[in-house]
Amino acid sequence: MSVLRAQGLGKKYKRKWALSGCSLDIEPGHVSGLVGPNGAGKSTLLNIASGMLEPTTGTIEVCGGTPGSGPEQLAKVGYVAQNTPVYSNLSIEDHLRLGQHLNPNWDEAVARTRVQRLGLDPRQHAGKLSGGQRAQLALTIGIAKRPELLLLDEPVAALDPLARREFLQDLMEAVAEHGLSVVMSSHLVADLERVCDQLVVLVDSQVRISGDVEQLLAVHHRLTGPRRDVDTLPVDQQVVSAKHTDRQTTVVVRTEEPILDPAWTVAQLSLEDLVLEYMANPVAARPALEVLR
Ligand SMILES: Nc1ncnc2c1ncn2[C@@H]1O[C@H](COP(=O)(O)OP(=O)(O)OP(=O)(O)O)[C@@H](O)[C@H]1O
Repeated sequence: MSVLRAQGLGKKYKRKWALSGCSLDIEPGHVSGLVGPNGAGKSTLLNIASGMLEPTTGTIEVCGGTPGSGPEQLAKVGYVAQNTPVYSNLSIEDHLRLGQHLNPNWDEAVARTRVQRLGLDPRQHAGKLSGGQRAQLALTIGIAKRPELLLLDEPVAALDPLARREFLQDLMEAVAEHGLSVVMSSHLVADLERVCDQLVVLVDSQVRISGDVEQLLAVHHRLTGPRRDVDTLPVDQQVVSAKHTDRQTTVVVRTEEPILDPAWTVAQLSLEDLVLEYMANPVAARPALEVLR
């Protein structure tokens, strides 16, 4: 069973598509990184998955239900939105009590331990917290809610490096101990590299690649060799990008077949390289291959 399955999902604002033709299939028990340029549609996708937004086209199923369909669905899906909303006039203590009241699977021990470890005073009003502390409070509630799926929109952007590392560790623990699934958008690819085993790259409102990080890295290669026209490459090699100098050609290709041409020097890509290649080259030089599963 998928934890998130979307088919032809789209969202249109007036005449502009914020998300279009988005098809995804995310299996449970994974941490999926959602990356893409500013305005690519990441928040839109997460907002739809959480039930905050209605799609204009397509279908989406999250944890076996329809987003926003009722209390049962709300309990299954946790969402920490980009601006980490908290109630300014409520104290941290009030937030925890509210969390306990509203969430059937609430883990009080996790919530208390995190608040204590973060050195937060439970009596403090959320409106007086720093941006990073607010984010920590929202993330604590997200984890303590014990959802099946936790959707995080740039969760670590406001955190200092140590807090970021600790939060990502907490997340990994929740995944290992409770089988939590996570879909997390971030511009910090190094962080994603540490915690994500699945990757979704969204560019210009469309999914460019998605799949298992190791598999994606295994099928992408940077080829460098004497200058040549990319149209002469074997048909199984999907060209992601091509650069030429007078004498040399460098191409990034996606292929499941071995690179047999001895004229090429073949190099593997890092996750950051892979993401940047797709972000910098929004349109595939050849038609996209099947999405990897
Ligand atoms: N309420 C809205 N009304 C009109 N257009 C919107 C609205 N919300 C988002 N958009 C547009 O939809 C597109 C996708 O926005 P979205 O916030 O989903 O991108 P994003 O990938 O999350 O970006 P970022 O990395 O900057 O957070 C953008 O072009 C944005 O301007």
